[in-house]
Amino acid sequence: MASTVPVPEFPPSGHYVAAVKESCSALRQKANISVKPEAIRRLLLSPAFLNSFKRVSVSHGLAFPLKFPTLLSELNFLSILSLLNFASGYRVPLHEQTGRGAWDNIRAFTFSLFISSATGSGSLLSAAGMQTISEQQVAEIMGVSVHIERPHETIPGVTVGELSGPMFELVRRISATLKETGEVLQQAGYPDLGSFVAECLKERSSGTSASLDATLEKLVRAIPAFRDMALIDGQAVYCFKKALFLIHAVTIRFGASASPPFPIPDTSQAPVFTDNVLPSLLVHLGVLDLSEASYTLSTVFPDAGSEEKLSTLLAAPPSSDTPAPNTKKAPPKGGPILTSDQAYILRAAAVDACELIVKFAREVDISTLDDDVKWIKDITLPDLDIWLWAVAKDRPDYRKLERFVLQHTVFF
Ligand SMILES: Nc1nc2c(c(CN[C@H]3C=C[C@H](O)[C@@H]3O)cn2[C@@H]2O[C@H](COP(=O)(O)O)[C@@H](O)[C@H]2O)c(=O)[nH]1
Repeated sequence: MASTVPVPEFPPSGHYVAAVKESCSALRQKANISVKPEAIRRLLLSPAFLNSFKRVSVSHGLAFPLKFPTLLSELNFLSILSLLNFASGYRVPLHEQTGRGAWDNIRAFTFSLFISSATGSGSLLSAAGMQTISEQQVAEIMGVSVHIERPHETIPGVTVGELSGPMFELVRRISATLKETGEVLQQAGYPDLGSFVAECLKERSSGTSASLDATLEKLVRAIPAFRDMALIDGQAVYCFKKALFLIHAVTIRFGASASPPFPIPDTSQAPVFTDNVLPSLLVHLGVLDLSEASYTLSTVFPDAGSEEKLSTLLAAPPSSDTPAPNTKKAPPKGGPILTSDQAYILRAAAVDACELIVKFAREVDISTLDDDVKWIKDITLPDLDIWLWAVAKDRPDYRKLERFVLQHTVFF
């Protein structure tokens, strides 16, 4: 169950990364979303950025407190986690029912699959096991209610429970994604997703090093839930967020070792893993300017971007620089609900804005910078991704910023 939006052809072989960057840039410009150099400079030289980047951009959280029997089993776990790294559109109902957001729920769910596989008979994380996970099982493991109470049509005073509502829709998508991916893997003769990813990492488009492009291509072509691409008024856009996230997760988790167990692609120039958080934050931080945007995007974040708002958000955090305590919070407020086209346009704009931010940082005349901030010229795209994503949870005032909402997708 991937998506019902019109889809373009795959990019030409060997040009997957370039297709993401070029298509996202073209779509941002077509939608008249501007990214001004002054806005980039203002962010990069702000206390909000300079005081938190080094701490926050390394908080990747991808070493898990689980005992994996083999490195391949850990790769499989990471791959399934990345495959299921969606549900952002269900953040508010998830918070209401479980007290945590999309990522934390998906992580807990994948943990449970791993743990019950370790103690039970068959592995739910195998290609065969993935196909057996029912909607009911997903709901039970996640601890969400998939029933909606409504009054009986004819008998007054009687309510009936029926399977519907956002949580039902989400568990259906999770179960369908597992089933569909398990089927594809089994047909192709792979015992699990990790084994397939290990094969993809061996793809080399040229030279001897593992290739980001070839790995991405293989993942996207084989697995429908990685085909994060669309046609917007006939113009192709490629985002491939979950596949790129997966490849970067592999480099974070296994790349530091002197002799890594798998070929490790260089992800330092990988496009960012664009979801709802990145574009929303970039609008709030004044980098994405929607004031002249088409597709009725100029009104979706009416409160963002004023000088007054920016001066607080770009300053150091209000009270102290300590991270927000991880206590149970009130559910977040739902952000603007977008159409699929609008969401693709904003996600594309975030990909391009991050390219422009890193380019600006590279080209900045460092003689104009103080010694203690010269490091900004070395920031990478994935580090910028993690900073944006994690800082959105790090500061109490950023937690309150609205993120746009798109349901009915398995891509982010
Ligand atoms: N661009 C980008 N998007 C990311 C992640 C992650 C996972 N981050 C952890 C893993 C490694 C990182 O370093 C972080 O420690 C989740 N998401 C997306 O956010 C969405 C919202 O979730 P929430 O706010 O919880 O409801 C979720 O559906 C998913 O699409 C990321 O890193 N980058």
